[in-house]
This record gives sequence, structure tokens and C-alpha cells, in this order.
Amino acid sequence: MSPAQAERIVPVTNMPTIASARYGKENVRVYKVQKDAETGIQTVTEMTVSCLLEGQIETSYTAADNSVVVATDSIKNTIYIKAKETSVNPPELFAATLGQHFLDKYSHITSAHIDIAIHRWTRMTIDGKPHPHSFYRDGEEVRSVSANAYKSPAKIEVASGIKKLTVLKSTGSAFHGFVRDEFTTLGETWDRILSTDVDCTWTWKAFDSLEAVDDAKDKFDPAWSGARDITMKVFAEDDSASVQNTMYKMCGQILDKVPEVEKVDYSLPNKHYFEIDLSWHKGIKNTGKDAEVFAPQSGPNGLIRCEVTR
Ligand SMILES: O=c1[nH]c(=O)c2[nH]c(=O)[nH]c2[nH]1
Repeated sequence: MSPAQAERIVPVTNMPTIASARYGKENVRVYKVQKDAETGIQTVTEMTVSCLLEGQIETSYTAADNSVVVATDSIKNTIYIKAKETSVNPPELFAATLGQHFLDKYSHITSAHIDIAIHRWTRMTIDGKPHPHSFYRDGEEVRSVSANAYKSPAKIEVASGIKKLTVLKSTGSAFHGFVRDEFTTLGETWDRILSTDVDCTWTWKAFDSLEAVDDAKDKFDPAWSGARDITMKVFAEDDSASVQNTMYKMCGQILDKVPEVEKVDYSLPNKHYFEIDLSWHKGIKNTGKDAEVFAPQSGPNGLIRCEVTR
């Protein structure tokens, strides 16, 4: 700290205390291509990365002491360099590698918090064959990963997920038997539309080192495709009594499929589709069993959440 900075520390009683602080770069957009020279097949990954650091950084807030600050610009540069130096797949291992780097490199950084959203680039099929280097965006769904790396005690927490997977079923969903009192107007239904934007996260048992994450690297992709398949299969096939009950079944199946996962959570909006009474026009029947034209609602929506552990 320079003498000028030291002077700025005003010795007041009841000086406000930093309760917690972290900083870094978010919305770092990265694209990586992998080229197979033999086959000519290229594989692409596009992601948005956030990286926040914690440690002995309080004086940067309280005393204008930038000597403890790894510039957020350098954090962004590090993300690019690590993407070049190491594989970005599976993203769980890349996130953990990035987090561990900041702990190893800077003695005063005690934890690193990495969030990655992987955007979809699905390979095109042209004349029935997978195209070697052309892709399309088949939806806004993202695969998400977070890694929280801690120096002492050494630990890397990894969570994986699916976000923004929009699904709808046109029947096979009911909702009845709920509380009826003087606040209730909703009718019971044995047949309704069910639609949601899937937000699902599965949290792995904590890893004690980067090597332990590396040892598990072959489990991450199958867990993601398994969780995605389970989400869609249960959504489609469950004779749903409620969002609550259907999501609980999804959680249970993911816990069964991936023994290394200790917790699964879902956060599901219930995106309502309202029946429209059209009887005012020539007596048209469009309610109950005759309902065909509905009004999709932008809001309000239900929001149903749960965390399920073993
Ligand atoms: O599946 C549902 N769960 C609810 O808690 C709820 N509440 C509501 O109005 N509709 C629904 N649907």
C-alpha cells in the first residue's frame, strides 16, 4: 500500500465492515473449434463464462488498495488462455480447471466461482448425413455448469444443469383436490395443458481436488444426457397430478441414475394456457372437452421449486 493510500484510511470507530465480497468478469463469450485433421470433422463449443474471486481483497474496497486486485480484464484473458490450453469439454472439468488455476496462481485468492452456460450448436444433417462443419441453433436451451473451488480446506463443488428447455404437453395433466376456501376461484381440472421452462440442477458430491474432478470426467456428459432424457420422458409419460408431483419423480430418477449426485433441484414455472369461452359467437363450443383454442399467458405464472436429496 502506498503512503498516499495509507493516509486515506480514516481511523473512525464503527467503520463499516465488509461482510462478503467477490468480483470478476461475467458474460465472457467464448467459442472453441476442434478440428480433426484426419476426418475433416470439426466440433464446436460456444459458451458464456462468469468468474468471480474471493480472498484477501477487502482493502481494495476499504482503502483503495488495488495491489490485491487481479484485474477483471486479466480474468477474462485467463479464460481465453485456459480455453486454448485445455479441453473445454466436459464443461464441468473446464470450470473446475479454471477455478483451481486462480487458487494456485494467487496466494491471496481463497475461492473462485465459475459459472458456464453452453449454447446449442447442433450438427446439421445434409442429404441424410452429418455435416462435418455446419450447425444450427435448435432452441435457447443451455447446459449449465458451476464450479466453486476453495483453497482451505481444499474442495471443489460442482453442479450441472439444464436451463431454458421449453416443453409442453397438450393433455395428460390434472390439478384437483387443492385447498378450496373464500380465496379460491380456480376450477378443478382432470385434463389441462402443462408447459414449463425446465431449470434443473444436479449437485455432485464435493470433490477434494482437481484430480478427483478429472477422474470423474467420463461421468459428466452421460449424466447430462441422462437427466435431459429423464426430464422429457417423465414430463411426457407421467399422468401428472401436479407440477410438484411430476418434478419430484424426475428428481428421484436422476438420483437413481447418477450415484455420485447428492442433490437434484428443479425450478419450474407453470405457464398457463387459459380456455376461451367463444359461445358468444354463434354458440361455438370451446370449453371443457371441446376446448381447442386457448390463450397462452405471459404472466402471472406459477413457480414450483424443490430440492431432493437421498
Ligand atoms: O401443478 C400445479 N400446482 C400448483 O400448486 C398450482 N396452483 C395452481 O393454481 N395451479 C397449479 N398447478
